[in-house]
Amino acid sequence: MPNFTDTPLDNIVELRNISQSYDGGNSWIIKGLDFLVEDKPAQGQFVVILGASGAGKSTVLRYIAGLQRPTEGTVLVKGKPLGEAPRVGMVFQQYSSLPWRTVLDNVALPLEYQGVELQERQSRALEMIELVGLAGHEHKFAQYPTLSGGQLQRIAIARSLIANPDILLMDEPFGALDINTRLQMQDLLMEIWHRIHPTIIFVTHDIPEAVYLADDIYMMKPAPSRFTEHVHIDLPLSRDRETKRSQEYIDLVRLVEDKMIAITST
Ligand SMILES: Nc1ncnc2c1ncn2[C@@H]1O[C@H](COP(=O)(O)OP(=O)(O)OP(=O)(O)O)[C@@H](O)[C@H]1O
Repeated sequence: MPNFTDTPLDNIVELRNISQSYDGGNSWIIKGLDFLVEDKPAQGQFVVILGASGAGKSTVLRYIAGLQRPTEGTVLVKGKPLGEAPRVGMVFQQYSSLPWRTVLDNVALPLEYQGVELQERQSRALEMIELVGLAGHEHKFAQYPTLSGGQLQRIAIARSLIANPDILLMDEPFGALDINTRLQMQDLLMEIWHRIHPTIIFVTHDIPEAVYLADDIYMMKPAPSRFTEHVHIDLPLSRDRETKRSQEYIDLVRLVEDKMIAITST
């Protein structure tokens, strides 16, 4: 579990002794939660959060994105408290693009808010569009069915990375996609991770997906929630469909499943 005193590196995310109540402290959804993600510059890392429905996984991402403050406890992003910390984007399960704007304008939106001038924001947006495999689609409107569900999620990833390429928060981002698109998006995420090395914090209910993508998996016990289990995924950094057939992968999926069953049945 997180050890705040022995960390040699800066931390990209620290949640300390977080508690969350929505009824003035009569009941607690989250109690005494600690979560620490070390900064690994030029390397990044892929952290997956698992937990039962309602455990508070989305809430944890909302704290990091600055969308919600906990009832108690401290949230630090790159060592800075909420309000002073750099803005971090988030990719949701629901498509979140503005359908009346083009792909280019949707991706460039965070730069527009920051007041970056037109030419620079368009050229940076085009780089991100290329990174997420949408080159050739930049002048299409960001709406279904002009673009597919997977393409709309690519826009959300590009928009999030343009705002802050160091951290990418993803809340069940592939939950609404068909299986083929979901597998393609997993591989795209791996590719992005190898190219620009962000720290990705990813929530999913899908244990095989978690093991395929993660460096580290943290699991939340329910009611009141906190992180109680951590599994380091000791698979090769470069993963592909063959990885999913390896005995190490199959054993890790079983280990994580067993831990999740134990956590959620206590
Ligand atoms: N504004 C609110 N008022 C009251 N309860 C809330 C509020 N927001 C969240 N909750 C409760 O907090 C708990 C954690 O919610 P959260 O969405 O973080 O869970 P989750 O682990 O992401 O769930 P799921 O896997 O189902 O998406 C849930 O029980 C939810 O009902």
